[in-house]
Amino acid sequence: MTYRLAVSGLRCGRDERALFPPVDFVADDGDIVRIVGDNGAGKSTLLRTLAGLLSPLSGTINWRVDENEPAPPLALIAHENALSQVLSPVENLALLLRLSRQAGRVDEAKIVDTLERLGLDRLAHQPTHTLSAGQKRRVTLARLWLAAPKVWLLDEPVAALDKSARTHTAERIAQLAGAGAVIIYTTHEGMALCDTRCVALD
Ligand SMILES: Nc1ncnc2c1ncn2[C@@H]1O[C@H](COP(=O)(O)OP(=O)(O)OP(=O)(O)O)[C@@H](O)[C@H]1O
Repeated sequence: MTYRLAVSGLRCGRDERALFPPVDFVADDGDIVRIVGDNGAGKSTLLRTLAGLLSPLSGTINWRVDENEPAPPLALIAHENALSQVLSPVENLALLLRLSRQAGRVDEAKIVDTLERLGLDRLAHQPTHTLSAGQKRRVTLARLWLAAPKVWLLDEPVAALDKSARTHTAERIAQLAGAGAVIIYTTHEGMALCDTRCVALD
């Protein structure tokens, strides 16, 4: 199945105030779209609008999938880690996967394996408040290895990560796109992943 997101004349804002001039772009299966802009430019607001959490001020967001499916399954990984501080990384991920309709059966052994691969084996069962900021971000990004939505909306995915975790995450994002996912991510830095398209909000 092929996907195409077509964004046309899209203005996003808060309290009816537009944050950036109208944007137009398309994203197809396998595309990695970088949304770039300074702090406060509206990158997170645009991602939340694409996720359907906020209404656009004007313009259109159209997903073309097939006649029976108006929009593909998508996942938003927000800038703030949505983790309970009292639950462990394993418990947090199991809960997040259970809440997502795409997850199917939650395989705890797979969660533990993924956390080990991300260098978090010793911390997998500790309360999350005992982890550093970068370790918490790794837990959040473990979803990239555990869930399978067709569209990923990633807000500053590699912020707070060290060089090896950035490389590991960038490789995974490229792998997901290679398997046909659509990746849309934000950054305020010059750093790019293997982008195929770029949308500048400045
Ligand atoms: N929940 C909210 N209610 C009202 N205004 C908000 C809210 N969240 C963000 N804003 C405002 O919208 C503007 C854009 O914020 P947004 O978080 O989209 O920017 P950003 O480009 O993602 O910034 P950053 O790089 O700092 O994360 C800012 O001026 C901010 O104050």
